[in-house]
Amino acid sequence: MIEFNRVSKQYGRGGAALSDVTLSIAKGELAFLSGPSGAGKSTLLKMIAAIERPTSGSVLVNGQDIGQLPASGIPYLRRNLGLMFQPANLLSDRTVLANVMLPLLITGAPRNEAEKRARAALDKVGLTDKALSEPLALSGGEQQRVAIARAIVNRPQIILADEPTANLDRASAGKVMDALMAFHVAGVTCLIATHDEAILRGADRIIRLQAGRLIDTPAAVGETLPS
Ligand SMILES: Nc1ncnc2c1ncn2[C@@H]1O[C@H](COP(=O)(O)OP(=O)(O)OP(=O)(O)O)[C@@H](O)[C@H]1O
Repeated sequence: MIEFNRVSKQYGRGGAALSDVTLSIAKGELAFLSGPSGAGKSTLLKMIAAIERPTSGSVLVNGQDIGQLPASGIPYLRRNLGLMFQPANLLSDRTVLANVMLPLLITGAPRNEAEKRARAALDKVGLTDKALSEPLALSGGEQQRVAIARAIVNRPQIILADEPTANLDRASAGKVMDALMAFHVAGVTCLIATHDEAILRGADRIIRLQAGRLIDTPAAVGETLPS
């Protein structure tokens, strides 16, 4: 579903943010991306969403080479992706419900349909009773869950989350991860970048990056993944 073939990325004249990264993530898989600050985690996620393009190598999503995608194909690609980047960038002058409806309205969904689906998405992340609140009235963990609802409201095949539990206490981080796990269990492919050792401890698959390079893991060298 997601394939990196010998991908390198250089920003301007700086060093390589990613060097010769080859990996694949299967449909429905839950994979974590870990590594110290500056290791290239965000860069890797951004390439899947065509926010950044590889300097060399190829990134394939559902068999399509993202580096070759014309600008006109990007909205179609992103419709299949649920993106959670830091900061959550919720619009503070709109209600939680309006924030979650936005991706649907942008893609032309009728208002009543958008509201119905946004309410269902808020329900899934346990925020039914916060629909009419303003985002700043919510805790950090609740805001992150609004960002999850907004990311999944288009029913994407893939969720990309960059540090979804950053700056959260354990209980809030647990709720954010439970919400993401529920989508994984429902068959959504999830790739989650995190420093959070408590989350990584129970993970089936961890893709480790250091200074832009993969540190070999069983999945990275092509061995069978634990189920
Ligand atoms: N837009 C950019 N322009 C120039 N250099 C960049 C840009 N974005 C990232 N970099 C550099 O690329 C390298 C990898 O950055 P990246 O943000 O991917 O790392 P990260 O692992 O996500 O770090 P963190 O955990 O701190 O978010 C870093 O050296 C960073 O300074």
